[in-house]
Amino acid sequence: MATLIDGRTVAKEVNKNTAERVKRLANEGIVPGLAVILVGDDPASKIYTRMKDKKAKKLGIHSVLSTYPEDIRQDELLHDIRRFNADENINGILIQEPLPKHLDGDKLLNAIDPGKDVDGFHPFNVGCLYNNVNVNYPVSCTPRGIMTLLKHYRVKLDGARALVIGRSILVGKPMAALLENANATVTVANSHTQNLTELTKQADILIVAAGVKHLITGEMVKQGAVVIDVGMHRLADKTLTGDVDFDSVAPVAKMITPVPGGVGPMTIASLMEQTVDLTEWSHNG
Ligand SMILES: Nc1nc(=O)c2c([nH]1)NC[C@@H]1CN(c3ccc(C(=O)N[C@@H](CCC(=O)O)C(=O)O)cc3)C=[N+]21
Repeated sequence: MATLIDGRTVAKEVNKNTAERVKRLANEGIVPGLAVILVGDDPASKIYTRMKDKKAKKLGIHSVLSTYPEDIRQDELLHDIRRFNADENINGILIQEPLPKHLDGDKLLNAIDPGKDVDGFHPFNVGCLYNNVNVNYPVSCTPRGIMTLLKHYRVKLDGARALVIGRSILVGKPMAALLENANATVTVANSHTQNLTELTKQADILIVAAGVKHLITGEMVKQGAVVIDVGMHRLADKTLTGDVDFDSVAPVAKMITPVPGGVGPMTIASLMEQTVDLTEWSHNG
């Protein structure tokens, strides 16, 4: 039976460390600031942005939750992003996904100062990640949290065969780059991939961010694999489940993340960590 990768416990450790760093900054008169931009009434987005706001405040981070009506104009949002760019009390800016269709998300994202891009989605920072450049830059929070989990559980990445299922900007692409930079041999699958099982069967590390409920079952997984489930699906009874069929995969895997309590808490912990990173970098270069 697989070891459970406990995201809640690791997230608590990360948050404790973040709170200590915030205290150290406070001694220098510096308070990290996070601005979260939420457009519209998507219930899940409301919950997540509120969770982020609450956690930031708990850790001593100055948090601004900026909410806008569904029909907000592009130029009004751009104006506010530029205002946050210029605001020296704000170190991190995040635009909560998904955005309403009438807005040009790429243009809004590109307007964020790359030095304040706490999600690591700006093409400048994505380029740093892809080129594995030797400077400080932010990275998408979910993959960053997954790397923290893999490190915490001493999963060997060097030379490992990793399969990332999903190629989103939020998870798949940055995840593949991080694993590659850690010397894993990385394959990226997507919804057009033929014979997925052939690939999953070879993977020592399986990262599933497909957005398909219980896509991965036990017979698809290599014995002793490390399985990370990024999926989130709300069932009729309100419980949360992932892209991995936990019950059939757990007996085959060496380690596995649960949903909830796996990757989710690490995403928020990484966001807080990265807000403090950006604050320190802006002061120390
Ligand atoms: N610009 C942007 N950045 C994001 O980081 C971002 C985003 N947009 N849009 C949506 C996704 C989703 N996301 C989650 C964060 C925490 C949990 C989390 O804490 N989940 C708990 C369960 C919470 C529950 O029960 O609903 C868990 O898995 O244990 C989940 C999902 C961040 N996202």
